[in-house]
Amino acid sequence: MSVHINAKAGDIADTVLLPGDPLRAKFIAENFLEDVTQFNDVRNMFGFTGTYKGKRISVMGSGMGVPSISIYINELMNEYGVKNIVRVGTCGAIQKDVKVRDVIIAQSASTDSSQNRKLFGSEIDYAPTSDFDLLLSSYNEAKRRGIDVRVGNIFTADSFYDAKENNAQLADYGVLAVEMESSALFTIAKKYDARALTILTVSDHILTGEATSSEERQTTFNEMMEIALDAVLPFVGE
Ligand SMILES: O=P(O)(O)O[C@H]1O[C@H](CO)[C@@H](O)[C@H]1O
Ligand SMILES: O=c1cc[nH]c(=O)[nH]1
Repeated sequence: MSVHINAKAGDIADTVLLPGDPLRAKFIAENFLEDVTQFNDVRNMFGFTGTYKGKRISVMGSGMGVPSISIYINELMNEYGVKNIVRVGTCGAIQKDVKVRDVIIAQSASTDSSQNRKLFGSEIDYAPTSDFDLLLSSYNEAKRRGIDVRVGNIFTADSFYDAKENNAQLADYGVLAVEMESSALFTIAKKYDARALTILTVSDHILTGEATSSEERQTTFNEMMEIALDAVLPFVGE
């Protein structure tokens, strides 16, 4: 047991899909995994382990924002030996040619979170970067399915509201979309010599105001989930 996860040693697979929403974790477990057992209910941050195409995979909610996901990544990697995490999240698009329901694979995550400035000191702008092998595997899975994914830099924002004024400049510099966790995921995974990737579905468009419903965010976006599950298979138990 760790502070925020009431699982026993061995209850969690070495490969974890990590959506922000614990009900999205439940949806993935119920719809994609077999022989599922629940390993966490602390704070209703549901976590499940099952099998996918015969390989043992876990799925758990991370909560919203850098502080919440950081707690879970640290405990999963440091106390349960997790070696691969793929965040399957939602984001707001800030490029005109990125559409609602498009899938984005994050290569890197810029951020306004102060977490890395506290870690490295204010003279250093560390570049949180996803794992290349997982990225390539996900990209190939998407292409195999005929899904026209976008790959690139995303922005991990500390604020959901009141932080829109930088979006135009971020878009000018090639940032595809805004979410709230990946800079922490990529940074902490490196500390534990583990693999991390983020795959996002565009839930809303910040320029046009088009948006999906909260139910759709909980229970659909299957393309992203299937890409993530198939992409992690070569790394399970490695
Ligand atoms: O849908 P999830 O994975 O939670 O991701 C996005 O949605 C939340 C904001 O609504 C933030 O956590 C953001 O990163
Ligand atoms: O973090 C997020 C997620 C979806 N849409 C946003 O604007 N921000």
